[in-house]
Amino acid sequence: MRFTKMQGLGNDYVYLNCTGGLPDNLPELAVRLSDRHFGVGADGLICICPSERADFGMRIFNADGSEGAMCGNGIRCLGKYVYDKGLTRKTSLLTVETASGVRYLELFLRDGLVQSVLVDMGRPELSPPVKLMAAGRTWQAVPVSVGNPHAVVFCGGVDALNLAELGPALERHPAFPDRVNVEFAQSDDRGGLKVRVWERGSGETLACGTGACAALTAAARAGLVSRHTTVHLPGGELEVRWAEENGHLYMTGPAVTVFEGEISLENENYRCVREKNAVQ
Ligand SMILES: N[C@H](CCC[C@H](N)C(=O)O)C(=O)O
Repeated sequence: MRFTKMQGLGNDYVYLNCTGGLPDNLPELAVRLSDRHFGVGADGLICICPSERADFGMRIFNADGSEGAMCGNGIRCLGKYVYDKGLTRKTSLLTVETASGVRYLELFLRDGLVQSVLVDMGRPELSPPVKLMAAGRTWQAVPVSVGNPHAVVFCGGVDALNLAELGPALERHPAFPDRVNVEFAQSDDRGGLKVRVWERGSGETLACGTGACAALTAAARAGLVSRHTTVHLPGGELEVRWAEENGHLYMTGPAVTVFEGEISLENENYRCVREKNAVQ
């Protein structure tokens, strides 16, 4: 199976061109391809699909096989994929249908290849703050939907947090029946926003596009930052603007092709090793 490996700020996905049809059992395929020992290695799988409502469709699966409704870093790379591979000649108002609606992309080129992408992420939905017990203490979180669910926690010393313990406890908190992506955010002394993300279905990632948008929304609503702010993630920076005029979020950031590859899928030994480990 041929694939393309791409990343946005280190949030990396395996891309399959499915404009001619989708493979069977996408959740299992996502697990196999995402495995960093037995597969390609990625935060998940993204399929480029045909669409009747837009120029292309996008389906995104996390590393555990669960399907996401939207992916900010992933959709920027999809824009790069379809332009660089000649599947479109559009560089503005490129439309992509996702499970959370149609998104609009602007592609920015250098030397004929896409370098960065602006995405209209639509309108966020904020809910009142909730108090969550996790890892022996109470956390206040702001639920924000950007097409997918997020819980934004503001706290100091974000770098020192033990996300391996905190992340799963909040991701799977009973307050979120479909699980949730969790952002730990603090405003920095330059008016920016520093964010670490524990992603639903993938664990801590170097960046999360929808997470950066959710964190900006909650921080701007709380008056911590302006509505047009640089979000600093471990993998790099995203520019996010929550527009006054129409309430939409606009996210701008890089998109990178890492390598093209081909994987043989007949190798089943990974399954028994994983199942054996799971059993132990
Ligand atoms: N884990 C997310 C999907 C990937 C989102 C993230 N990679 C981004 O860049 O927005 C979810 O289950 O909703």
